[in-house]
Parts: sequence; structure tokens; C-alpha cells
Amino acid sequence: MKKYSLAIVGCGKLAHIVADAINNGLLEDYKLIGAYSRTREKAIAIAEKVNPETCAVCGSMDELLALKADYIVETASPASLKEFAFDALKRGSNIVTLSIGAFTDKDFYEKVQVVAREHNSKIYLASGAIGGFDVLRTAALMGNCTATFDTEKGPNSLKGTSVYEDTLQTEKKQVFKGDAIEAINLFPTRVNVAVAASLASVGPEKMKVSMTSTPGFVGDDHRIEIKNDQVHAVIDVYSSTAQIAGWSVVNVLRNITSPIVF
Ligand SMILES: NC(=O)C1=CN([C@@H]2O[C@H](COP(=O)(O)OP(=O)(O)OC[C@H]3O[C@@H](n4cnc5c(N)ncnc54)[C@H](O)[C@@H]3O)[C@@H](O)[C@H]2O)C=CC1
Ligand SMILES: O=C([O-])CC(=O)C(=O)O
Repeated sequence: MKKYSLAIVGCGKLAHIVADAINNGLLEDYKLIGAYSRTREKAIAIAEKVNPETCAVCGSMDELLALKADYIVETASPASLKEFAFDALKRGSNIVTLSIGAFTDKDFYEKVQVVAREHNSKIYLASGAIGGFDVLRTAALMGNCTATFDTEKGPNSLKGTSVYEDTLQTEKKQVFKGDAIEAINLFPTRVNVAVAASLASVGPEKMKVSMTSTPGFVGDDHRIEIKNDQVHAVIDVYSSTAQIAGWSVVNVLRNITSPIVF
């Protein structure tokens, strides 16, 4: 049976979910051939977990791209996706990404599509911590639609952002209201989901995004609502950890090689 080669960029928490899935026999159509992360030890940890003999620990992005893996899983950051997407697609590698926030850069979003078409490669947007791309896309296709994206988080997950203040520990507060572009600019690695939902529906400028901080709240709740003349759909996903996003990459990879495609 043909195995597709796989490489991982960004060897943190979510990459380990993909590595565990390989080890647990959930990705039998793939062979991990390379791992790259800013911190070399993290790439070593992934290679050692899966198979240090067949998975190269890459010292640079170029080294990883030179492997020309059939699929590159990106679990790093929107900035990293921008760094390697063109080169990867030009070499015929397909990309599975969680850092969909990168696509609020219109120029980048348009150019990756042109390059992917020219080189017969594809970019798969993993559903991450949300879902329902199918109904969002379908409802949007029908026309005349509006959409909102409301996130609830605990204050501790906002530490290190400009909206954090100690009073959030005791008071519920809407800490952000704006569109998906403003949201990802303020929270570069926390609202990829809002951008993903917007690209699947009304676009980043028209997606009305809010974020509410609730004292003691654990995990994330993302509530997407889309309406057109005939359809009213609500997709509400609560998750106590971000692990669902790593699993969504596993799901995309399984779908790619499955005879039944969801
Ligand atoms: N779409 C979604 O639902 C979600 C998307 N994400 C995205 O996935 C990314 C990874 O999440 P985690 O695994 O939880 O983060 P993490 O912080 O545990 O791991 C990310 C790893 O990537 C490395 N990295 C970052 N930029 C890099 C670059 N330019 N080149 C090479 N390595 C780089 C970091 O050093 C780190 O080891 C997040 O930054 C976020 O953009 C995360 C959660 C949900
Ligand atoms: O884990 C989440 O809830 C969402 C997240 O980080 C992202 O979209 O970047």
C-alpha cells in the first residue's frame, strides 16, 4: 500500500496529538519523514516519539521543505504559514494548516491559491476548535447572509494579551468586539477559528466577532451563527482544552485518503 510522506512544522502540543495518532495506527496511509520547530529539542521529541530512523529532525524550514513531503502539517503559527506556504506549494507539497489567521492578509490568501493551482497542490483548512464549515459554506453560497462569531474564555487564557486586566478574574466582561481581521491582529494565535469561520462564510471584514471573559471559565466556547433568507444555523463548540484542534488535523489527514469523504 502506498504511503504518503508527512512532515510537521511546529512541534508543540498539537503536533504531539498528530504524532500520537500515527503511533496509534490512526494514520496508516502516512509516514512521518520530517519535523521542524524553532526549538530543535521539540522536533527531536516528535521524531523520537514516532521513529527517529525515518523522521529527519530538520534544522531549518528549508531543510524540511527540501524533503518535498506529500503533506506538511502546520501546527506552529500564522507567521510560520506565511513563511513557508509558497515554497512548499511550488515543490508540490500540500499543506494542512491550523493557522488560518494568516489568510486575513488578502494578498497572501489570493496568491497561495494561484500558486497552489499552478503546482497542483492544495491547502487544507483544518476545522480546529470549531466545525460546520460545510453548512457555513452552503448557507453563504445561497446568498444574502450574515454571520457572527462569539467566543467565551476564562481570564487566564487572556494573560499576555493587551486586553488582560486583573479585574477579569472577578468580573465578566466583553473584552473584544470587531471584525475577524481586528480579532486576529489583537490575538494572533487565539482566534484562528474566527478567521476560518469567516472565510467559509461572509469573509473576515463582515464577520462580527466578540470575545467575552468569564471568571473561572475553563476552555473555550465558540458560537457561530449564520443566517440567510431561508437558513438559520448555530454551531456551538465547547472544548475544555485545545486538543480538539490537533484531532481535527488527524481527521483531515484521514479524510484525504479515505474512500468515503466527509
Ligand atoms: N484553528 C484552531 O482551532 C487552532 C489553531 N491553533 C494554532 O496552532 C498553533 C499551534 O498550537 P499549539 O501546538 O497549541 O502551540 P505550541 O506553542 O504548543 O506549539 C507551537 C510550536 O511551534 C513552534 N513555532 C512557532 N513558530 C514557528 C516557526 N515560525 N517556525 C518553526 N516553529 C515555530 C513553537 O516554537 C512551538 O514549539 C497556534 O499557534 C495557533 O496558531 C491553535 C489552537 C486552535
Ligand atoms: O483553541 C481555540 O479555542 C482557538 C484557538 O486557539 C485559535 O483559533 O487559534
